[in-house]
Amino acid sequence: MGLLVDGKWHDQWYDTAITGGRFVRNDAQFRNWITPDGRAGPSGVGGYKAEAGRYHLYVSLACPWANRTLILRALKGLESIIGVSVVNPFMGENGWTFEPGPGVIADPVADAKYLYEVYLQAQPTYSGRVTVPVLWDLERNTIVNNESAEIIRMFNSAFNDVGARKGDYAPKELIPEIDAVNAHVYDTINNGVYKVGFATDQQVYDHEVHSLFASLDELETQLGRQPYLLGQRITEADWRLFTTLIRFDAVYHGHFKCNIRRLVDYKNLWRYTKELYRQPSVASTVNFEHIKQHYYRSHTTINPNGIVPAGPAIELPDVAPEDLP
Ligand SMILES: N[C@@H](CCC(=O)N[C@@H](CS)C(=O)NCC(=O)O)C(=O)O
Repeated sequence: MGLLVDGKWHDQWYDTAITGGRFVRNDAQFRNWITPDGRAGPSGVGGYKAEAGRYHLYVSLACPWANRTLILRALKGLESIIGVSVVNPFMGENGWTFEPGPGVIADPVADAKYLYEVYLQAQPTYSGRVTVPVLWDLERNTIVNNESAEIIRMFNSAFNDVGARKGDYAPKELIPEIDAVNAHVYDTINNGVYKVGFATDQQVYDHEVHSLFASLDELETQLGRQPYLLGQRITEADWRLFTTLIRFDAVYHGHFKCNIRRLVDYKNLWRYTKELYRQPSVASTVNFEHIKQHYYRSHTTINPNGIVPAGPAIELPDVAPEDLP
């Protein structure tokens, strides 16, 4: 695991010594938008028109942020419009790689060995972390965007005129409410589990783990009153919460020490997670083998011997075969 500095790869982890034991996530740097007519989106520059076959998505099946993009790609029926590559779940000294293995899909663009080569193709002097997801433009040979929150907004609506399936998970009138829920869920849950897991100071861990579970407790109560975060309909906010919840008992509870309660101990949150998992095509984006292999083997500061635990046995609903890839 490491990062690029002026285009050179350095094998180093997040330095929590300079942040008092706290994990601080860096902002993604490529922030352009695909739009129906190629006009610039809310950030970045224009020139990225929605076209079938023009864009390629790099993901890890282990990663909750990348999982969001796969879910929106599947819900909107974009599989034949946007291609995908899947990295190897093990992130070692060279970061994400395309080392062949079950579920890995090689890079068709540059036949890269390492994901950092994809970043260097876009920007030879790039400095920063090399993260998934990455949305690549095959026409301009560059990265459009590497921020999952923005990629899922594009997938939700940008391709509607070029063959996307119906469905709006971020309707205009609900955006202020969705954004407010997202901000809270991001801070306390999506990024919350990482702040707990990567804390290197007891007081920081204590603070973060209690704020994570206070937030889960709150949502448990809320989901006792309504089926989804915004009420009766499934929105983007639910998909963003789902990718953390589906990983909770498998990796965050054990590996990240988010262990005050398990997800299955929360009646409503567990019902909600299963309900979302059952939605068409969603189960095909969830790969517990990649999830467990990645977390337990890659974070050697937390699990030095890289032993992947056998459990837990998680009972998820059976999904119809036509919903699997
Ligand atoms: N803000 C980014 C975060 C993505 C992210 O941190 N991905 C992780 C995998 S779960 C990653 O690639 N980490 C590699 C690293 O930090 O070096 C997004 O949501 O797209």
